[in-house]
Amino acid sequence: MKLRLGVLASGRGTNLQAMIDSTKRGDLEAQVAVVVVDQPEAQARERARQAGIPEFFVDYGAFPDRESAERRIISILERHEVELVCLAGFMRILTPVFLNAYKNRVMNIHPSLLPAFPGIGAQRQALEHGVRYTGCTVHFVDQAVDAGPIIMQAVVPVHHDDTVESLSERILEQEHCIYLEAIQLYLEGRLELEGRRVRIHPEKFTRSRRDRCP
Ligand SMILES: Nc1nc2c(c(=O)[nH]1)N[C@@H](CN(C=O)c1ccc(C(=O)N[C@@H](CCC(=O)O)C(=O)O)cc1)CN2
Ligand SMILES: NCC(=O)N[C@@H]1O[C@H](COP(=O)([O-])[O-])[C@@H](O)[C@H]1O
Repeated sequence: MKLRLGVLASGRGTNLQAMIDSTKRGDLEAQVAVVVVDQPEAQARERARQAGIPEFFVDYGAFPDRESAERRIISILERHEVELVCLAGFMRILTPVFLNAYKNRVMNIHPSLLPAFPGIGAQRQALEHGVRYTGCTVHFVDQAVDAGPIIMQAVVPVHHDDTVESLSERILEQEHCIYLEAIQLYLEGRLELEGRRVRIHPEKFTRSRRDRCP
């Protein structure tokens, strides 16, 4: 059975779309089982609907606290037998309630070369700091925000005339690639956590499958 992904999003959902497209092509040997958003107007909802994937809006404001909202999300993920949770622009900090339910089974994509520029607005932080290169990071999620074990990273050049928008778009192209690569490595059982380092085991046999990240 294909690895069942649960995707949490808050916005446009282009990383979700990359997962949907790749799983439908058969490149990524997984399936997006369910999508959960915390924003009613998140475009990720429409992307899920168009792909025939169940999607749910969880209104954090309707719950007395963060943990209660997370229990609702967990119940949805369990009902859809999710095996790996992928945060894709999900703009909520997860508590131990959620992380204990999916220990070492939550990944996140962040638009910087962590540990540089954590938190929200990483692209703007990079521009304002004047770095020549930034990039993106896929990491396992733990209680510390944007500090979990790093799985993959990609470097992206910063152009002198970049805006937040132009840089974000260039980073997104790499995000879409390395996130799929990281999920594929996970489902092949090739990721091994060694303390806070992630060891990537070589392929047992080479398969001419999908394009690798450039
Ligand atoms: N426990 C963790 N939760 C999350 C992580 C993580 O590493 N550990 N990664 C983030 C993603 N993220 C940056 O990549 C991030 C998202 C949101 C925030 C934040 O401050 N959110 C506010 C609410 C913002 C809003 O209401 O729109 C909050 O949750 O109070 C920081 C970093 C996902 N979660
Ligand atoms: N701190 C978390 C964060 O900034 N995440 C970023 O939100 C965007 C979501 O795009 P998408 O909705 O098109 O996938 C992505 O660039 C992702 O790296």
